[in-house]
Amino acid sequence: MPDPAPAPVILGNETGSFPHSVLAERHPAIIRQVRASLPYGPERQRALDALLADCTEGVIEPLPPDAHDGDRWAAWGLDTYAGQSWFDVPWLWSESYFYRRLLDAVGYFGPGPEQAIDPFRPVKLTELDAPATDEELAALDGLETRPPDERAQALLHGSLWGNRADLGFRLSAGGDTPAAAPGLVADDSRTLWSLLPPSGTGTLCLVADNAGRELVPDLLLMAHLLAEGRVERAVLHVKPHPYYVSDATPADVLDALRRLTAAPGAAGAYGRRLWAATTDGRLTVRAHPFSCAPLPYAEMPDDLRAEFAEAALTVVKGDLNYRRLVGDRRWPPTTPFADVTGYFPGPVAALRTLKSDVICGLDAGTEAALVAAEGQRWRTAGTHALIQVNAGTDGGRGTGAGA
Ligand SMILES: O=P(O)(O)OC[C@@]1(O)O[C@H](CO)[C@@H](O)[C@@H]1O
Repeated sequence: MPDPAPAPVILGNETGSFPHSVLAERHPAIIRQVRASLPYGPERQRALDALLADCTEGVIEPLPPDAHDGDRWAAWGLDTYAGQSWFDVPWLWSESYFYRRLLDAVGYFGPGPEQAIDPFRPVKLTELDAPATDEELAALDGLETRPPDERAQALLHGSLWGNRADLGFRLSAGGDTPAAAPGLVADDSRTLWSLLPPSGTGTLCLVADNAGRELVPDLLLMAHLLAEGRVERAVLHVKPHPYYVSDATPADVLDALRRLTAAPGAAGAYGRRLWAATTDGRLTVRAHPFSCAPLPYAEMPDDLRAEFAEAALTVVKGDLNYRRLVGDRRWPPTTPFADVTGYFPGPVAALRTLKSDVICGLDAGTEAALVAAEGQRWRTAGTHALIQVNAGTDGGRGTGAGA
């Protein structure tokens, strides 16, 4: 694949832009939410005050000298960016560092009583336990009698649109889950299914995004692929620690599995199959440190590269993972997806609802229609979605549904 000329990296310093609003408004709102969620003591409150002042008006401060991951962050660019405004460095980098500093402020890395306490767990659990989750699980009963291909496509779309369950986004959107626009802005699902044939012996890697109402349909999709024999093994990549409010961690996977196994009807059966697949090793959970790195996947370490290289398909979920997959850059929207993901070591699919400016792989007519209808709002509203696939070869690519 030809490497496209790199487009400018997105920064957060343009007042009125979406990245600027995340740094100036969403991050303070997240600090408020964390304070309201758990009764942190005076020392933690002071640390949160300091972070609030720092991330809105100050400069990027280094990590404490004894930070367990100081070397890692130095390698990830902290030495370069320390002392600069949060708004003037790559937006992907400053957002990621915000979550690292937030975890410090609440004592997550210990030692102390708050060690390993997820500051976002209360909001994640509220969502997982909500009646809306019951309704989504009950809908599985109706799917059981559908032909396997139709069920597969429904579960794929469940996982795709589950990406609206993003609690950071909803904090900015006034609490609402955005409505789904009809149709997808790109749909390579036919290619996706061609990479997961019914008698598959390969491994699926799924790079998860949000916990709760996104992770549940991700798990259902994996259960289906294992049960239908489209893959022999599945590896679920989650974040090693709390991140972007609702991103899934290993603890969230256990919560979701328990939620599923306790559900009545078909959902409970899916849950039990997943439980069995976990205990016999067909489904494994990975929490690689790079999953919380402030860097694009093009810079992934060799061990992760080797894992993705062996997979029949890696499915990358969500908006943030998309930004990391294609690079958080101002690509012309018609830049081919295969070109910007040509570095990826194996077949890769993105399932994403559009919640930030980055986009590639659109055809010119689709872009023109979106702009004519919405200006640039379609990029960030969370109402549009895509399925894009780089099969790793020029053959076998296609558009449209069809499992
Ligand atoms: O990755 P997700 O959950 O789909 O979305 C994450 C998100 O809400 O957070 C970022 C801004 O903070 C954007 O990439 C996106 O809007």
